[in-house]
Amino acid sequence: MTAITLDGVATASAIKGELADRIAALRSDGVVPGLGTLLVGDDPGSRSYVAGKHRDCAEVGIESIRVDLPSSATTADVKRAIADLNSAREVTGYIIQLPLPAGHNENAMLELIDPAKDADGLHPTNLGRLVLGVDGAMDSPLPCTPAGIVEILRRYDVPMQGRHVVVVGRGLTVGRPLGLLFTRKGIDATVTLTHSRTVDLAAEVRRADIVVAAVGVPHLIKPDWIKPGAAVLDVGITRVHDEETGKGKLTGDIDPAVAAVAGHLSPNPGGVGPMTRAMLLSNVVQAAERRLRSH
Ligand SMILES: Nc1nc2c(c(=O)[nH]1)N[C@@H](CN(C=O)c1ccc(C(=O)N[C@@H](CCC(=O)O)C(=O)O)cc1)CN2
Repeated sequence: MTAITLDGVATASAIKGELADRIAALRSDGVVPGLGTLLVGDDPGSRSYVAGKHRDCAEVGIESIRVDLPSSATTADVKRAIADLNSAREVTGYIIQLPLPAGHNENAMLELIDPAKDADGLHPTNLGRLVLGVDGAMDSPLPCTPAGIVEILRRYDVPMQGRHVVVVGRGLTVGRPLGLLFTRKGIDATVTLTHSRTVDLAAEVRRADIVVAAVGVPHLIKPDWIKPGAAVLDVGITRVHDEETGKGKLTGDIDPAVAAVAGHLSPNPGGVGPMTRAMLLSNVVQAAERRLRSH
């Protein structure tokens, strides 16, 4: 068996095409969607993700507003930048690129975002709506990577209802909200959320119909951990040295030999990453549509 590839590049491209009509409609109604990004420091990975977000915006007709602060920025500087983004009319949604440099309290900064402009779905109000499953929660932004994972599974007709999902990693942007999303009414999967203190990780993963690995440990998940036919999504990404080329290359959490056992497999790069970016665009459009409705 060779796994069917969950192609994030092609799926993200289809989503961008679908968003184009909604962006055109917004513009003709006088609302220009605008994504703000706040980047603190000079982490090369974060710089490259932020640059990618601005390229995506240009591609689909979303304005983008970039705020970059140096590594020396204080908490007061970051708070001021957040207050400015909250009040900037042209910013219909924005993100704080994570991780923030050491010394900054990420959760405290995320709490300062205007929930109506939270393009990442990481403000406590929006995460709380996901927890509560409140009426209208379908209209709240979802964290981009979890939303991208569920969306790519849906588009490839991978059944989720009643299926057992094992998520490896309990971080804020992926594992924790993904557990909530998979168990939401209408998706109805059963989730085991594993982490660094899980006793027998291989045994947990073997029970899964869907495996999501988001830990950043190269090739952690081995083929003999996978139930034949399971869907496997590779989120973790680590830059390693390639002996052959002498250059850096990106490596995921999934051993490539898993392709011989899995039913579906997301490549990395080219799988969940592009979906994360597409879901961010979708959240920005959704926030702009909410603004239009509220006027
Ligand atoms: N505020 C946020 N910070 C972070 C998030 C997030 O969702 N919100 N997630 C990650 C980083 N991230 C988006 O910010 C992100 C990571 C990877 C990709 C991506 O497209 N990856 C490519 C490979 C890119 C490369 O060549 O380096 C791929 O998988 O094909 C997009 C977004 C942490 N921070």
